[in-house]
Amino acid sequence: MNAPVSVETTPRRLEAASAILFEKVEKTYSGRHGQNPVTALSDISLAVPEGAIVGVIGRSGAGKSTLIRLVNGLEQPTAGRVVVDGVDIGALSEQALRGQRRAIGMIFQHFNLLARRTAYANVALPLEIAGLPQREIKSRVEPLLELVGLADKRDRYPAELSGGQKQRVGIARALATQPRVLLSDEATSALDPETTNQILALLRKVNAELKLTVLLITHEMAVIKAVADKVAVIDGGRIVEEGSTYEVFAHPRHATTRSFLSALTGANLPPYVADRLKAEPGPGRDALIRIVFTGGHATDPVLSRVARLLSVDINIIQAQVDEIAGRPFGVIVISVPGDAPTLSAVTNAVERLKLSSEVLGYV
Ligand SMILES: Nc1ncnc2c1ncn2[C@@H]1O[C@H](COP(=O)(O)OP(=O)(O)OP(=O)(O)O)[C@@H](O)[C@H]1O
Repeated sequence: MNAPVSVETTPRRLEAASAILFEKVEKTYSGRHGQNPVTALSDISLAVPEGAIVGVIGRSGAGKSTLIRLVNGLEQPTAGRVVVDGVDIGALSEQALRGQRRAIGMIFQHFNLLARRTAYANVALPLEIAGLPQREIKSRVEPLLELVGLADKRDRYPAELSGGQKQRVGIARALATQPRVLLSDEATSALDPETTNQILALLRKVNAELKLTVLLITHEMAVIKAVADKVAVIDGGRIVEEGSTYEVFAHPRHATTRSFLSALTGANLPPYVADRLKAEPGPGRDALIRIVFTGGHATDPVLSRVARLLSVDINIIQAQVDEIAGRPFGVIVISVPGDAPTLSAVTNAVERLKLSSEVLGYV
């Protein structure tokens, strides 16, 4: 017998497959003390699929914290709905909201640990508040400390732990109530790059092992690249671009996304180039072009073909093959003479080869 055909409408199907769903959300803070109201978020529609890691990236003031505070009911939307695990957060009573918050874990930039409690006691706290007996608390906390790699630090106080270790305690504490969703508010912003990578690897591990949905906010594209399946770029309270991380990295459409990506590339440029980079062309200046290779393009033949075809000198400034979501992703930065006719001939030729390119600036 054939399985029944689903006739669900699109919005309902989305809701069923989404751990978090923002539907046309607006948030306006009413102005206090005679100040004007501030619209922090406008027309936000975003689906966070169950089991996915979704990153929201934006500059300071873009509305990231507001977005995340709507998920755990610390703020209420002015219009629209925020649905978590099928529950409309805005429609809950204060008591129901307290229960719902147990299904949502949260980690913070500054860890928010209690200084007078050991690692073990910090992780145990939400379970004590929920009124669990000590034996059950122990049976939950010990495996969590094991999971985050801190079994040997269980009796240490926060002051005796490194930043990365403190965030591991923060993650274990967030997982103590066995949430289905984890919210991460700039969780690696206070950490050095190596520790950041370790914490992001831990987030991937808990996402995979516990089938946990993760919504993270960040201002760093490197974080998105390392961990997110899907990304939304937020600017001035609106989502200006959204898609799979791979597609957004390969074919960024919005200027804000491009600028986040060039900050990432810029950080990798050799200092002698980065220091001289100018936004405008000028006499004798070369243009720096970032070309993205996805799939099986071999970089050398492509570049030498462009060079021969147009008889221009091409210098390779930087070349790197990376992996995003398990797929190869190459970025090459070249310099070519920066006069307008040469530049447009090169970018047109690159486009004809179906590669995406972007002028980073002039040196
Ligand atoms: N409680 C509040 N009352 C009034 N305005 C607020 C309030 N909270 C945030 N805002 C305003 O809303 C806008 C978005 O702020 P939000 O904190 O969400 O941004 P953000 O992207 O998280 O910034 P940051 O990265 O600096 O934390 C800003 O203009 C901010 O000034």
